[in-house]
Amino acid sequence: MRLGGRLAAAIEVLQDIEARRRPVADALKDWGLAHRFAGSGDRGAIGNIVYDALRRKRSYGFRMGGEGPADLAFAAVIDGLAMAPEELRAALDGDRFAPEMPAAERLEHFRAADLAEAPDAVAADVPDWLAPHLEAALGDDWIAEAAELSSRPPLDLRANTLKADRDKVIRALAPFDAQPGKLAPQAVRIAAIAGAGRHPNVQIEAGFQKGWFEIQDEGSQLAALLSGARPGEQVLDLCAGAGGKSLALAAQMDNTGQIHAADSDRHRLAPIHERLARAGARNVQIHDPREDMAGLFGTMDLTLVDAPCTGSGTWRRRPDAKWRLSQAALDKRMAEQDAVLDRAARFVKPGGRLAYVTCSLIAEENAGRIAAFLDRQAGKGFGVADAGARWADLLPDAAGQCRVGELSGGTVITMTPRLTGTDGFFFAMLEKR
Ligand SMILES: C[S@@+](CC[C@H](N)C(=O)[O-])C[C@H]1O[C@@H](n2cnc3c(N)ncnc32)[C@H](O)[C@@H]1O
Repeated sequence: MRLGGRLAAAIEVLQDIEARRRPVADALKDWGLAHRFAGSGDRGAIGNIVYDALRRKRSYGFRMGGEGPADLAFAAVIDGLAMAPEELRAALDGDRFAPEMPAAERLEHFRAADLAEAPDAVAADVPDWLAPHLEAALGDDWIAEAAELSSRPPLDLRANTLKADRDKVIRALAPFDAQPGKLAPQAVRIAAIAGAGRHPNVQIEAGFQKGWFEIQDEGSQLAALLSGARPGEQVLDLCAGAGGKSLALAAQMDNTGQIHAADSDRHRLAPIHERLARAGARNVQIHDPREDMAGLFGTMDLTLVDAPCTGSGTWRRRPDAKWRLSQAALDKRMAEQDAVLDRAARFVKPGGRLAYVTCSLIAEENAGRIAAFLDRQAGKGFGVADAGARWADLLPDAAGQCRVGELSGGTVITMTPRLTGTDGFFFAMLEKR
């Protein structure tokens, strides 16, 4: 396909997402199934236009003077492919599949518009109602922080030390220019997509099949590291989902001690069986959601709550979620977070730890939930540990690469794409004293 056909396809997919409010991945997949002539390069290029358009929907709309699918798709091509309008015109010339070019004055407006003159939420590329929530969490820099959530993300992997080491993984993925991550000790990074390219499908690599690495954002790896799971400990991963954190903890604990992996949703938990086997993780016991786990109350050295959340820290990867999020959905997530924290508290032994993690940057889901938990649990001995000091101990060269906030006599950590170079994550450690 030529650029014109790809642009027309991206507009079609954006129309579909808008009309049916469906996830971007589903809309792209359906388009691919209905247009089998499109090769993987075409599908990748169309995906880039669609994702970029959704990431920067408001700022592109402001600069283009309209937020329609064609406006956004053209903006994404001019910006993402760094194409001057004349170049674009030449590329589309004579292509019968190409959509009509926007008028010259609109393209000039796109080039000249100054986002400093746009309303804050537009410059930050977020819905209006979320602006105060992000400002509360991210302070004076919140617009720059939020804008970075609209950039293209890298592909992060974690070398699985139960089967390989980081150098071996990097050598195996040399054709994709894999590099060591900057912070997490086992992180391997493949840079963000440039132009019309696409990330490799690393899951078909022999190294993946052999369990040498997992796909995991470096921020998620850092959260597992900060939890401080040690060899020989009893650990409960209460929101294990497909097992990303359990797998990292199993390697961190060198397959010793015991990890109990649980989740309230059987479907989400299902892939963990195959992933554990591939990774060679032998210290993980999976608990069915129907199981009565009362026998574990008061016995855990570490209980990890990788909480259900809005996922606002992952908007680089799922930009459509940013526009679908509502106050009602945020309220629902907060109620779930309260419930899961209260349940988690029951498993922590005296002297044990409760680690709380979200991939959200919304203050109410993070420090807000910890403060509410401490109110509800008053008198039961929980206190906030100094996560900032923990970060400094583990990552002495990375001072200032996360946001450290004070909370109830301890500190909590926020990672962001702009500061940490990862997805957005929140981390707090509670100790049962
Ligand atoms: C952020 S995801 C977990 C991701 C996973 N830990 C990983 O690293 O791949 C949150 C999970 O919490 C689960 N969940 C929601 N409410 C829960 C509850 N009350 N108890 C246990 N799990 C819950 C959801 O089913 C979901 O799988």
